[in-house]
Amino acid sequence: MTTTNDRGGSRRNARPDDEAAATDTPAATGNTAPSVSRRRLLATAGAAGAAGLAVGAGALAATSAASTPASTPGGAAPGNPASDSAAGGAPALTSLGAHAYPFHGAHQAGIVQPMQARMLSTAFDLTAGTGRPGLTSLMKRWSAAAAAMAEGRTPPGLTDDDTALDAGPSSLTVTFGFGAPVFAKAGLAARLPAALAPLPPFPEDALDRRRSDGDLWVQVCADDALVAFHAMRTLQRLAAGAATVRWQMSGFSRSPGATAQPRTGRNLMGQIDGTNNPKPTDSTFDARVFVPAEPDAGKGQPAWMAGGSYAVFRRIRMLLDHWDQQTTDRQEQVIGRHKASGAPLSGGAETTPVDLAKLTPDGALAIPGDAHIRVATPDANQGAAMLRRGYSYHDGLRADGSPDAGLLFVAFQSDPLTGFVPVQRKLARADALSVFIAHESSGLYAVPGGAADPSGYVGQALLEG
Ligand SMILES: C=CC1=C(C)c2cc3[nH]c(cc4nc(cc5[nH]c(cc1n2)c(C)c5CCC(=O)O)C(CCC(=O)O)=C4C)c(C)c3C=C
Ligand SMILES: [Fe+2]
Repeated sequence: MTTTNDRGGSRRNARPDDEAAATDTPAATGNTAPSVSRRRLLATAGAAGAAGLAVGAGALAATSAASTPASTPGGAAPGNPASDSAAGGAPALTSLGAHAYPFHGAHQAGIVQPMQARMLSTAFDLTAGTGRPGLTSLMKRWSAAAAAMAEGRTPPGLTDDDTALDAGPSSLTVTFGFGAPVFAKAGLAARLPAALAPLPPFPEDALDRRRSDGDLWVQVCADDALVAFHAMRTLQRLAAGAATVRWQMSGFSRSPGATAQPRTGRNLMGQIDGTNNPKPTDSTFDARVFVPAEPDAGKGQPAWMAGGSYAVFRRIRMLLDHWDQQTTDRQEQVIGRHKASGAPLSGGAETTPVDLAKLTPDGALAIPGDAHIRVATPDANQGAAMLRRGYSYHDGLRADGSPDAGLLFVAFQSDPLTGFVPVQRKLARADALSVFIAHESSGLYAVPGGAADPSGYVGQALLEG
């Protein structure tokens, strides 16, 4: 049996039951290694942060633990483990293509993993007549396909379109969410979490409802554009008859290897973005990002959301022509950090803790009162925090010639009422950045915990509980 990417043919024949057992369990994400690919694994990522696996060709070689990704979303890109050359087998995948994140685990993939280079975000609406059985069947099909593609296997249930032929999993993650309207449509109104109450209107919102909301939300991320397209297109094809696309958006981030050292990414305003995200090593991380394994019914968290999270999605256009007219000094005052280094205006380097009390020699606040980081910080919002995992987008030019570009803002939190909502309320009122951006679409989705193993599927506790 060869062990390279099965889209080339040979791995199509691999049988799960002839795989050797492996016991390594990536701990930090709670995601477990899929048994089907175990003999193909070159290594498991052991340390804190997002655990990943390398799917390689031929020889099974251990990779350096130091090369495993450990950064948070928005943080530095992973140094994906390199795969070994196959002796006499198919050529090895490059390190980028070989890297895999397990689909199965306590939490869904695509939340704590370091951001990949590409993201496709799609909302679906159930077709008329698709009730709970149809939705259950769809979630089973989607979960099986996502699990297979995350291992670089051909998705079951349809004739593959071959758009990812020859490619490895390329750090593919697929994340599923449920929007509020799906609960009534699927006869699950009694299970609607309180946290899925509609987001309040915020001043200056200019939302296009056709590009907002949706019954289901699917986030596909990968380090290769074809792999991401293949995964999303496959899921779309598998939805035929059960759900149709409501809106779809495409985002990008820095490609692994583009910088000399792995670094926090930049957004299209040129700022280093993601520095002060919660880190998996923070003692408060899980409480901020995930619903506990035993949800607190008193806080409106249903049992089926154990290990889940809530995703807020906003398409935020950047008024780049206006932004580019500002001096660098003014741009730094707007954010509260130096543009080149990402260091706070209170001093130090990128990761130096922000000193909001620091004064300049002439007695002014070093970080202005309306600077974005001062207004958004948990310290100014009763601890409200979220894990930001946004991607840039660029959809050409608008009718007036200005760039249709900005941020596909994605934030995961254990409860939007103690995460996004209070922070955005304050930003909409007091953030110096507001005049340079426009919120154009919005969505809020319950992202259930992960499927523990291949016998389950995402949303099972909701749909069968
Ligand atoms: C409601 C939440 C937030 C929205 C919407 C938002 C939009 C937005 N942000 C940037 C650029 C940066 N944001 C930064 C920090 C930051 N942003 C938020 C929240 C929202 N941002 C938080 C909670 C924080 C962290 C604050 C802190 O504790 O220090 C930064 C600085 C670097 C960083 O820490 O990530 C930048 C840059 C843009 C361009 C934008 C909308 C287009
Ligand atoms: Fe921000």
